[in-house]
Formats: sequence, structure tokens, C-alpha cells
Amino acid sequence: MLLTQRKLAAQKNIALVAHDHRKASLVNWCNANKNLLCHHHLYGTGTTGNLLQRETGLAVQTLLSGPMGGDQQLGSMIAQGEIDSLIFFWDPLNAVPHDPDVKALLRLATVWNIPVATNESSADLIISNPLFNQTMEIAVPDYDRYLKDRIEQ
Ligand SMILES: O=C(CO)COP(=O)(O)O
Repeated sequence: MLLTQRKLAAQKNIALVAHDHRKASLVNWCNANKNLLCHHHLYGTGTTGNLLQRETGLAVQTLLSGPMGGDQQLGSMIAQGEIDSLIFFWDPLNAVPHDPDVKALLRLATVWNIPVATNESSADLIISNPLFNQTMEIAVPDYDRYLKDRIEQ
């Protein structure tokens, strides 16, 4: 796959998601990092986003609840370059009914090469990196080229 560069603005679009048993951890992490997170645009799946607003006071644009399509909405936003980083405290110890959607979200985050954290320590590394508050470039699939190659076969 040929790659191109995508510029992430200093003020980033950050998706915040947690499964039920991990929600308290994400709330704690967001409270601990409120002073940094408040400079960015925050998005969350329905329950997570509403909880975060209530428990941290941060402004979070909420999507549908995960099992009702929220993971898919975020995946779509990632594919369209509308999300710059995904903080997703998923639950490795309990099954969820929408596991295919969870996989799809993580897959698209990987395809489009956005920084992803799935636990506190990786989220700490992301948020403590100076690039979190600066413009940065990431390599992403060159979609125009991909499509051109496919239709010219
Ligand atoms: O299920 C989720 C992620 O897979 C999160 O959804 P909620 O934030 O609505 O709980």
C-alpha cells in the first residue's frame, strides 16, 4: 500500500471509549489529565461520553452507545480523517455483544495509523508526548492512489 502524509493539528480530535468494567478507569484517567484534554476536541461513545462529561466536566461530543452503533460511527470518522487519536479502554476479561464492531474500530484505527491507547500506561505515553499538543504528521494509506490503481486494472 502506498502511503501519504496526514497532518494532525495541534488541537486534536480525540475519541474516548471504555467498556463497562473499564469506565471508572477512563474517568480517573481523564480527571488526572483534564488540564491537557481540555485543549482538544473530545468525542465519546454514548455512555462513556456522557459519563465523562458528568464526572470530569470536560466537553465531550457524544455519539451513539457502542452496542448501538457508536463504535461503527467512530470507525467511520477515523476512515474519513476526522479522529486523530483513539483512547479505548476495552475489556479483555469480558465478552461484549458487539465484538465485531470493537474489532472493526480497532482495525480501522490501525489501517489509518492513528495513535491508539488501550490502557492507562499507553494513554499516559500518548498524552505526555510533546506532539500531543503540536502539529504532527502521520503516514496514512494513499487512498486516491489506491483507488486509481484498482480502477485502472
Ligand atoms: O461499547 C463500547 C465500546 O465498544 C462503548 O459504548 P458506551 O460508551 O455506550 O458504553
